[in-house]
Order: sequence, then structure tokens, then C-alpha cells
Amino acid sequence: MTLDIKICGLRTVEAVRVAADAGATHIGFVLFPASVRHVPLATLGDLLREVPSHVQTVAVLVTPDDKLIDDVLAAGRINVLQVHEVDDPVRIAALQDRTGRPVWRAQGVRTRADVDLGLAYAAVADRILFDARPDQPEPGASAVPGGTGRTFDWSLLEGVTVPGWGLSGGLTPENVGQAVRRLRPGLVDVSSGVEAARGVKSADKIVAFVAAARSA
Ligand SMILES: O=C(O)c1ccccc1NCC(=O)[C@H](O)[C@H](O)COP(=O)(O)O
Repeated sequence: MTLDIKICGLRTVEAVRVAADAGATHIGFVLFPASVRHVPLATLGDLLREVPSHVQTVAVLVTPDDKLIDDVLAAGRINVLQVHEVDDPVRIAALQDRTGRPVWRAQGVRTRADVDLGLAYAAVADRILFDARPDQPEPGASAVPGGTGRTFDWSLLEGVTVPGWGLSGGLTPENVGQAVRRLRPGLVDVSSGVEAARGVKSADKIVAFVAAARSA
């Protein structure tokens, strides 16, 4: 079985080169201003141009409207749309039709009901990405539905067999091997676990993460 490896939240040309050279199959760019990893549209094209053609690019979006989708696709080569908090299968199908791109749906997990909700989208979304479900933000604070660096109870995913499903949330070079051996996902996805500081990628950690995932 093949394992896809997505390194997410890249903001610099150097980090893109490191991830591609390390063997990432997918590189994710966050288009969400409340995130420390947000990439402004003005610089997205510069990053996309650095991604070698054999590496897939993923636009990470939170309830995107059509204007944002059009702007992101106009910036350069985007292979995949990863959507958070899109809770309508009709909208997911509309995004597929409108863009011709695969649409991955991120599902936050804290309970088995969350997993079941994610599985309910497997008929329409091209991939389900199970991630940690963040706590409710403090009143007045902005909610960021990904990149929390938190794991969740992996036993909730035992028995999940939907093709290609992805595991995300608090993965690190230290725990990704165990996760792959235990759950056999089709993709592992990391952001915080390959950072030296919040929002700042570490080349050494990216290389270590990909190597650990590959050797599992
Ligand atoms: O990374 C973010 O800041 C982010 C913000 C808003 C929506 C999604 C976001 N990230 C999505 C990802 O695919 C992350 O890789 C995933 O949530 C795992 O993050 P982490 O637990 O930090 O490894």
C-alpha cells in the first residue's frame, strides 16, 4: 500500500524545497488569515512555482466562497482543495464540478460520532482527512480549525477502511511511525510537528518526519 505524505503550512520557498527534496508527496498552503501559516494570495504564486511537478499542491481552505477559490486557482498550479468546516455534501460536489479538482474534507475528531460524520462524506469527498477537533475558542478569540498540534484518541479510527483516508493532528517525527503501523492510513499530514517555532518550519524535522513515515 502506498503512503502519501503531506507537509502543510509552508510559507517560504526554502521550506517548499526541503519538503519536496525530503520526499513529501503533497505540500499544503493555508489560505486562512486567522492562521499563523496563512499565505497571502500575493505570494502564493511564488511558492507554487517552487513545487516540482511530481509533488501535488494542496490549497487548505476554511468554508471558502467561490471568489476565494477562483483567486487561489488563478495563482498557479493547485492540484487539490482541502476544505475545513464545509458541512454540506452539495457544496463539496459543487466545488468538484466548478474546479475539476479533487476535494478533501477535513473532519475534526473528538468522539466516535465525529468519525461517523466524517465517514458519511466518503461518498462525495475525494478523501477524508481525520484531524484533531480543537476546543471551542475563548469568547472573542478566532477559531482556527486545524494546525493545532494536538493528537486525538486514535482508537476511534480503528476499523476505518475508506479508501485513502488521511490521519492528521499532532503527528511528529517521533509518533508517525507508530501511527502508520497501527492504523494504516493512506496519507499522513503534519504541520506543527515539523516546526521549530509556531509557524516556522524546521528542515531537520521535515526530513525526519518523511523518513519515519516512509520506514514504518
Ligand atoms: O495549519 C493551520 O494553521 C490551519 C489553519 C486553518 C485550517 C487548517 C489548518 N491546517 C490544516 C492542516 O492540514 C494541518 O496540517 C493539520 O491540521 C495538522 O496540523 P498539526 O496538528 O499542527 O500537525
